[in-house]
Amino acid sequence: MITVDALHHTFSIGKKGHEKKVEVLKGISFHIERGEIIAIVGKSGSGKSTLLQIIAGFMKPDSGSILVNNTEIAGYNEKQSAAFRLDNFGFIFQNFQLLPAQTVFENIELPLKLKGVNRDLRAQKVTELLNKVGLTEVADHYPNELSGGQQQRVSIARAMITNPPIILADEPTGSLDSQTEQEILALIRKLNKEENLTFVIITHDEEVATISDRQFRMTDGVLVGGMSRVI
Ligand SMILES: Nc1ncnc2c1ncn2[C@@H]1O[C@H](COP(=O)(O)OP(=O)(O)OP(=O)(O)O)[C@@H](O)[C@H]1O
Repeated sequence: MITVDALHHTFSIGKKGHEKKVEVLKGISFHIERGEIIAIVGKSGSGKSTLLQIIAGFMKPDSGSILVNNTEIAGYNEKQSAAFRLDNFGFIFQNFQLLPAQTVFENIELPLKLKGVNRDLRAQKVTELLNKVGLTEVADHYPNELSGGQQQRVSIARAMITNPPIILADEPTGSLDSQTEQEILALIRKLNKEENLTFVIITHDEEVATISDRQFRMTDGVLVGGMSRVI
């Protein structure tokens, strides 16, 4: 499903003429199968977000290959990346990133609007997903009327609404208390099983890693591991 090979990335930091080069990704390679939950665990500053941004096409790597469903995407321009993203990736963020002036229903519906899907089909899909994530009762509420766990459920539904095969999650439980964290992790596991959805989760939280099929460890721009979960 995703094969990353020899990915390198260096940032220039500081004032022009006095820049410092920081190599953030030092030759990252890994393979992910469809339907896996992968946790990329590492300390703050280890390069996890950079890796996720590059996989998603928000940033270009200096070198290396990213194959998603046998399509090489590392060299895509912005327009190509955006189109590829819409069809292939859903996103979940630590701070949910919901639109405050839109209801739960409208937040989940938005990616379908961007794709030009008609109103009836949108309503049908949103209703189905509200049910899947357990939010039917709050469809007409606004994000600030919901708990953190409910808001994250909205963002999970929004991520899935266009049926992307892969969900990229950046610290999905980072803003939640430990009980809500367990509920969200259980939901991720359930959706992974029911839909054969692939999840790539970056986190510094070892708890998140417990629901993953395999864990990679990011240390100073180097990725190690890929070990299976011990059951
Ligand atoms: N746009 C940028 N320009 C310059 N340096 C950057 C940029 N983005 C990240 N960095 C640097 O790259 C390194 C890795 O950052 P990155 O955000 O990928 O790590 P991380 O593991 O995701 O950390 P966190 O969990 O805190 O988000 C850090 O030293 C950071 O300062």
